[in-house]
Amino acid sequence: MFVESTFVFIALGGIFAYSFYAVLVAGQLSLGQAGFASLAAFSAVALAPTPSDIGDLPALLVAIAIGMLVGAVTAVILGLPTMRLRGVFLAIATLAFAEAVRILVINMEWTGGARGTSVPKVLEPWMAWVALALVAYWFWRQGPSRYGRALDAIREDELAARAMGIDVSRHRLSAFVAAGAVAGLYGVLWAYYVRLIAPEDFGFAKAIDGLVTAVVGGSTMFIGPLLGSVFLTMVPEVQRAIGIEAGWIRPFLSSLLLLVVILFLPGGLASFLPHRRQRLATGAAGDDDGRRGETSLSQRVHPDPGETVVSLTGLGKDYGGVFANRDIDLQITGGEVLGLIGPNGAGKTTLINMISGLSKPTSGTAEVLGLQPARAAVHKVAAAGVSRTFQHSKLFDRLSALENVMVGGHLVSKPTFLRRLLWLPSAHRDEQRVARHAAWCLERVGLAEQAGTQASALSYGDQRRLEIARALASDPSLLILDEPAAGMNHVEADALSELIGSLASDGLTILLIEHNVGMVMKTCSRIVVLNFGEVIATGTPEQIIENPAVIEAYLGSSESEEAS
Ligand SMILES: Nc1ncnc2c1ncn2[C@@H]1O[C@H](COP(=O)(O)OP(=O)(O)OP(=O)(O)O)[C@@H](O)[C@H]1O
Repeated sequence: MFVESTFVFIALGGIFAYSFYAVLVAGQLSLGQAGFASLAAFSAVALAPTPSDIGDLPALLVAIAIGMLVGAVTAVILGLPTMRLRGVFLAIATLAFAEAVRILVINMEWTGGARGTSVPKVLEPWMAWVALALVAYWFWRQGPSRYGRALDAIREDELAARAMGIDVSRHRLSAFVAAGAVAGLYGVLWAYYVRLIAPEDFGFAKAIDGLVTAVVGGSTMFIGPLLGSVFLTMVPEVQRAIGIEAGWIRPFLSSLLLLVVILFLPGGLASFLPHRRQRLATGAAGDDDGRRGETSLSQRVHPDPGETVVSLTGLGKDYGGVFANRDIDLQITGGEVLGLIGPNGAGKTTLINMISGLSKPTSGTAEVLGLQPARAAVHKVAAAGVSRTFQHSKLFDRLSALENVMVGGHLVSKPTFLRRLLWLPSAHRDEQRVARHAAWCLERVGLAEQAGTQASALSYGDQRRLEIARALASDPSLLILDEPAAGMNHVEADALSELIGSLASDGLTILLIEHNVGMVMKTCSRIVVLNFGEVIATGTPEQIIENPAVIEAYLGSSESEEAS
């Protein structure tokens, strides 16, 4: 009996922890799972036929279906208004929901009120373990899929994920719905095992327990919740075996562990296991030569040379009286490499943020690749063919270089999660194609050797290059590079200049912000100079270098340099 209940509680604890894991992988902290579990358990018990009518297993299966549906639908209803909340605000909102459910359940007649409802015990240990195995399988197959990588990316850097074309709101909501369904499953299994369910079974302590189990086990590796549950369920058993009966030890230990894990072991117990990185089967980038690797994934038709790619009319951005940009008129045409230079604070980053949809103009209009970024979500602008790097690297730090670039290929790759669940060979083929495509992008920027290295472990210059590889992976029509040569030495900057030239000769349109003037002069066919948010000059490199206004505002003259 002792062994049986321990086994069941390990399985149930693991399932509940997976409902936290489901959202933690996407960087969301939700504490509403106890509320989903409670609603699911009471609804399933009230609505499902009794085991004496249709048999134990059929009754349990119907109850599970009802419970998971209730959990998922409740998550949609709660998720729609709360998914824009971040961090602690989401935690507070979801905790408030769980508390509201608890109070509701206590005061309803159909739930049995505070006394609760008795439920026939039909759950056998094997059923609990089959359920756990299915849930673990789901998250195992999710991890290295296109969907799983998108969730990883959102966790690591939401803004960069948006810029890679990921619809963050939709992904966050679907992770939340999965959490609701899994919490619902837990609630039903719990109900059909413990004989009597009461509202207090799903209180604050339960929510914390599930969270602790997921975090202690490891919130970024699918095996984490299972490890956490084995560990925490075994604590009272070990206590009992060695003759310490104190009931406070387990909650004390789990809280202490949570603290230790957060401080010293962010990957949880799972970080003691070897981490499986996305790998290439064979041949790596060599399987596709030149641009073939890219075009085989993308169907995008790039603008012809001379065709308008960006058209800005009277564009302005006013930050409460500070004009970051004012009255910008600018056309960028297909295949051109346009340099954007100007002193610090001139408004360069603000301008490219408006072009890529990250920031909305306060006046004027921008049209980019046929859409107005002011009216479109960032991921839609990316889908239209705009890709960018950031002034301060925004890599997905805990992912490898290859995985970073595979996320960059989100827009040009096919969804693989459902096919991975069914173990279809086509999913593996598609994953390998996107991995080869990513390896090819890495090779193009000279990072082929670093494919397996974690992004945060790369040198600064390599991180800049990795951002370019990631931006290239979506096969963009317009590539925006924000100070890509910052931190690079002369040799590296020359190599970058050559790379930009070769990308342009492939038909890519490039907008380059750079303080390395020598590089801009060498690389760009045309240059726009900004000062105090306004365009003060436009022309070829030769015209710009001679322009008195530019010399005064930005370049400085040789006399003034000598004098200083
Ligand atoms: N979010 C913001 N809120 C208020 N002011 C801002 C904001 N972002 C930028 N600014 C202001 O707008 C102006 C232009 O800033 P921006 O970062 O676009 O310049 P930049 O040319 O990219 O500078 P740098 O070369 O230093 O990166 C600056 O005066 C800056 O302080």
